[in-house]
Amino acid sequence: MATKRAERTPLMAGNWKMNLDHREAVHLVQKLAWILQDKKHDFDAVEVVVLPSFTNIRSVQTLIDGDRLRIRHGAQDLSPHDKGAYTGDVSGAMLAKLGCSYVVVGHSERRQHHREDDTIVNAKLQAALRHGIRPILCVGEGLDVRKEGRHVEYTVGQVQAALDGVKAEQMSDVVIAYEPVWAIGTGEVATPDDAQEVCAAIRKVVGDRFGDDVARGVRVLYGGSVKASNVAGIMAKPDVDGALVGGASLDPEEFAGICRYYDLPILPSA
Ligand SMILES: O=C(CO)COP(=O)(O)O
Repeated sequence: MATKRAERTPLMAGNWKMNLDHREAVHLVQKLAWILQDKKHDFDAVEVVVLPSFTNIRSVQTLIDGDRLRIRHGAQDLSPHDKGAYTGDVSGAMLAKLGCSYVVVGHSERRQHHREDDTIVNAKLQAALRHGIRPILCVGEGLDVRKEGRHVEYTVGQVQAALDGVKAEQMSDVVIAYEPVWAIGTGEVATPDDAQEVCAAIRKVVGDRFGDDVARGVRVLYGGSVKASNVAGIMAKPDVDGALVGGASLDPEEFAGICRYYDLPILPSA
């Protein structure tokens, strides 16, 4: 049924960005869990992750642990440092203590608004791995680069830089998300072929560096205006292993639909 590739479990991750207070966060997880349980969602077949703001992680963790929900949780960022005088930073150790399974690194909004470059993204990715949290490494080109036709080379370059110093045995913990900047929050979704082109190139560069076995196991997600109406077409592509979802993950019905993409029709326009 749900899984299309035995070697990679699809992953649907909801990046809530800077939305919701702690009570709204708890309500959203409760509703999402209720819908998925009602539909007998197989969490082993499609992994479901929510990524709240730092201030909401503890509340979400308490709910998930208390009700033994199969939904996993994570964070949207972490410090490259482990401890000490870094005012405002949140360490991987702190997130691990709160049961975070995943953490986003290198999101384009952090690259843009906080001037995070490849060096800092690499340091954050390494910090996540040190603390046993799976990094979701975000990469993707802006509209100018896409118009110049350099999107593959640009995105693959970001992957290579972010993975500097990472060992092959660590790669099973790394998730890579292709999020073209022009498709984020714009309603302008990449076509399934666009997503496949870059996700396949990302897998190839991982293979060139770490070997084909490692590349076969690495999950590559697509992100950018994913909705229940377009997810099935994107997931039908062989190198797309899931989605990193922004706006649509704030609506429990919509996000549950995305998690159950295999029930949805592939629309011709998607
Ligand atoms: O940035 C994203 C997820 O990290 C995508 O956001 P949207 O789904 O709102 O376009």
